[in-house]
Amino acid sequence: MAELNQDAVLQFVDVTVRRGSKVLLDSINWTVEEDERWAVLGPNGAGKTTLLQLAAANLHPTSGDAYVFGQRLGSVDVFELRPRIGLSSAALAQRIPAGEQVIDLVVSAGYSVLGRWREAYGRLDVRRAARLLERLGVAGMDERTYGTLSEGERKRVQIARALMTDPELLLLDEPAAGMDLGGREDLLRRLTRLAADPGAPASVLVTHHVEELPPGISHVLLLREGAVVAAGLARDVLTAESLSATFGLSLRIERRDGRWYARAV
Ligand SMILES: Nc1ncnc2c1ncn2[C@@H]1O[C@H](COP(=O)(O)OP(=O)(O)OP(=O)(O)O)[C@@H](O)[C@H]1O
Repeated sequence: MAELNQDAVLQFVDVTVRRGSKVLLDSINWTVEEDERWAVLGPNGAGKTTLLQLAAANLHPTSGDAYVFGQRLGSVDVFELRPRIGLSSAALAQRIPAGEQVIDLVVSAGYSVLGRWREAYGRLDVRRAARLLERLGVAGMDERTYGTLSEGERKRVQIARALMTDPELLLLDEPAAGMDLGGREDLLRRLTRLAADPGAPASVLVTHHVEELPPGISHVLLLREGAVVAAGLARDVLTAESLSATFGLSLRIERRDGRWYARAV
């Protein structure tokens, strides 16, 4: 059994998640340390979102132990953990009302609610939210309603919201999905810049595509059918062999200027 690491941001020990007879995650052992930037890669249905929901303290394991900031899920008040975690996910996005103003959506993350719930936020909060929107490339959209944004703009606003509380752990579920090529490249540049900040939080980014990995990614976990194929340093894990095993087809992979590219052979 893995030794307990009290300093780890996340530690999963033999974590299994079952729904009925289906095993969503199968005996996962995984540790994320403070200075690490992880990517979780795998095909549709591999269990990536389920893994992220555990990391976000939104789900408990069926068996095994999941520790977030050294505290075991099931024996800690998750409402104390959640403000320390920034999450951008499709599930959260679906709950955002179309009429919600962008600035309210970002500021309200500090209050752990979706959207405006009281009239006066602090001026500093509003300024921080506007700065984050600018950093994500959606400056000047503060007063727009969420429903009027393009898919790419929505993704950026969600990430700004996830960063609002200055989290110790940032979880991004498919941040570049639905973006056009220019948007994806711009977002990756911005995520790389964010990750390079010395005060940047530990992070876990979920994606289907190695092309969507920002150069700052240090570690990779490959997931297939709820089980870990490989996990560790990106350069050790992202091999043709392990990527092919993950996606179930013969792949070639190369790295150029810090970016990864894969294609079938
Ligand atoms: N409540 C549930 N009951 C039964 N099966 C479930 C339940 N929730 C999820 N699943 C199944 O668990 C598997 C893993 O789901 P998950 O959303 O974690 O995968 P994923 O890797 O994020 O997939 P995608 O890339 O398509 O988003 C899928 O096959 C899904 O259908």
